[in-house]
Amino acid sequence: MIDIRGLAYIVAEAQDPQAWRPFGEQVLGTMVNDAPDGGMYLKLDERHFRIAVQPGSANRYYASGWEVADQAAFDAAIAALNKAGVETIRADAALKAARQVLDLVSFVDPSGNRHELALGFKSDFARFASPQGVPHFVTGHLGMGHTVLPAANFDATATFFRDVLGFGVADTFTHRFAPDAPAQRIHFLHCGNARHHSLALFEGEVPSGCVHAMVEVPSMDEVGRAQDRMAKAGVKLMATLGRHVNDHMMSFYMLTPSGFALEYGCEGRLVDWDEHVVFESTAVSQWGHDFSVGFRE
Ligand SMILES: Cc1ccc(O)c(O)c1CC[C@@H]1C(=O)CC[C@]2(C)C(=O)CC[C@@H]12
Ligand SMILES: [Fe+2]
Repeated sequence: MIDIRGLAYIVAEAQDPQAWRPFGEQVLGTMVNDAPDGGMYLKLDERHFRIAVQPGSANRYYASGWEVADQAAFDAAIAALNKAGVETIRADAALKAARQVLDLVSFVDPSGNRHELALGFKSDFARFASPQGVPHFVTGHLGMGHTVLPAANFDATATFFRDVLGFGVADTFTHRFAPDAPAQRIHFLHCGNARHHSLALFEGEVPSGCVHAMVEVPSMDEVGRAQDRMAKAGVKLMATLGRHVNDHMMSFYMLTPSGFALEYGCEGRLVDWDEHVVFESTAVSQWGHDFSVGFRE
């Protein structure tokens, strides 16, 4: 059985990686350090980074990094991918150094999203000390948060994550941009931790390469303070504060310098998968989460 423990990190690409420094330090409240590849590391915990920003020709989402427990799990995942006919590319020394890992392979899912499977995160255990006083980000065994990826080739992509990589469906939602617009499915997928979803797949194309990624803080007040910092920095709000029905996250969404949205939330639900029953929600939120603000101006 394939055992992916969690979302280890995300990688953004930016024409000007330095644009992420004020976004990280002044808005998110992360530490920000220079990376060896000319990019930036946003440090959220004892690891070198949970968000890496690399220089590139476009502002976009680049990759999702997944972690496994050990060498055996790493080898088993690669074998499962290859058996399913998915090519895995072994990282060179420069990529391993950039991601601060002992070993790494990359692969592409059936909708064209890039993924990295990593083993052995380097950590100097330097203490997390937020420049904005954020006590900590909710990471550890829950992973860095979640990412929602475009999956135009929806059925093949959902099957791939379930059958090849061992993700499970937590619940589903069917989105319509307008009452007469075509239905777009969203599947919320969990892996080897109690976070409600580490990955969600959205049936559609997204130019930035990501619907949104999510980071979690320990309290409502930290979410409120981040919202104040976002407004002060002139960062664009993509969805108003709200509480999701499925993962219980209370959050707002803002635009990153790489052109995709970042959800900043708290109180995400922890699920006991032995007791869970799959459901389809017909609402996005208990209250709030007006996504229309993201389409304005
Ligand atoms: C529906 C939902 C549940 C839990 C989450 O953590 C979460 O981010 C969402 C929202 C997913 C999705 C989105 O991010 C982009 C805009 C979407 C498609 C909507 O307009 C409704 C659902 C939204
Ligand atoms: Fe989300």
